[in-house]
Amino acid sequence: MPSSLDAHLGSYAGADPLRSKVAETIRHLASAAVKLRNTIIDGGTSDHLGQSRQVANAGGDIQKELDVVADRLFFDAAKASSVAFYGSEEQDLPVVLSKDGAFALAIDPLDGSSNIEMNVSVGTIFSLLPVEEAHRTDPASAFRQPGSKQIAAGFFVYGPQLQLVLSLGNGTHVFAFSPSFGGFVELHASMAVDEKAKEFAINASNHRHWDEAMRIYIDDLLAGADGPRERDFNMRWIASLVADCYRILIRGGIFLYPGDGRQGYAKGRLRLVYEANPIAFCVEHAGGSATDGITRILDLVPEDLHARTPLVFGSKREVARVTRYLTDPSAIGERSPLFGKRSLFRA
Ligand SMILES: O=P(O)(O)OC[C@H]1O[C@](O)(COP(=O)(O)O)[C@@H](O)[C@@H]1O
Ligand SMILES: [Mg+2]
Ligand SMILES: [Mg+2]
Repeated sequence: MPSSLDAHLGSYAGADPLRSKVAETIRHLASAAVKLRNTIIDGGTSDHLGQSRQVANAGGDIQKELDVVADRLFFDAAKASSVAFYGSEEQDLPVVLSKDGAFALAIDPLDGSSNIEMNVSVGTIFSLLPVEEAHRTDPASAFRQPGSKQIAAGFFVYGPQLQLVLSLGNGTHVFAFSPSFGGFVELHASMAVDEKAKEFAINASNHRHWDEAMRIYIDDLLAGADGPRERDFNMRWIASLVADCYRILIRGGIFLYPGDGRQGYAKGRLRLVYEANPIAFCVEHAGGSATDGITRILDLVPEDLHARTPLVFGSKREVARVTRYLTDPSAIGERSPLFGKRSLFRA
């Protein structure tokens, strides 16, 4: 019999009061995820759930029906647990839930919204941050803490299976919902991201909008065995961050959503507090790394709840290589002498 999420949370919490509150909050989030899974399975046609509401969220994206359903479910779960402040992609400002709650919950209730009506995996990403006394008079400041302060983080994937990727600060574990068991059972006790990447994930349609260094990096991957990397790379882009991250946890690789020249995309598309930080927390605790191209994601200080960041994560050696491309033109000379050293900013 595999171990359950309940057992995992129980052994983490022990008799510690703060950890018990973390465990209780994760249990509430897991119940909300099961409800959302049920809604996706039998809550009407996928056309209906993917319907646009003609309303933009705080980040300027048009909300879909399922974005709003998910936000309500997780809001209720947060209200039932020790959450003081609820900061959601779908709400402009953090909501105060209790005066003495222990955590700030940052959440992307429905990640991968563009995939809803396609029946492709979507997810929920969450991050638990501590609440200090100073945050109580200024709830927004609780969400300006760097990701290194996270107490716990994870994400649910609504795919063929409902899965939970969770890190409580000691390894990254994967659970799957089993209807016959009536709860989540452990699938992977401790993930370990391969150090070396064989796959990359990027929305290549933005190629012409990237900086030169990013274009050279991707061009070198595409050149495969005939180029300076002297080996082939496979490419995948699901357009659901949760699903792309899950694949990288399982079989390594690198994910990139860099800033680009499109209006409003100087820092890419992804949000630091409720997307990049929890993903980085899980990836680092699985032995991978996550940066904005140069700086470790977990060291960045968010400007506000909805701040964006470029995001590069996955296999350690590949993430470090991207940083060299972006910061050290001489690194391009790492390639075989056959290809010589070409200028980083070649024509
Ligand atoms: O459509 P693009 O530009 O490829 O962006 C895809 C990315 O945007 C996201 O869908 C953003 O998340 P939301 O769906 O929560 O807005 C990520 O899941 C995904 O990695
Ligand atoms: Mg998202
Ligand atoms: Mg979302």
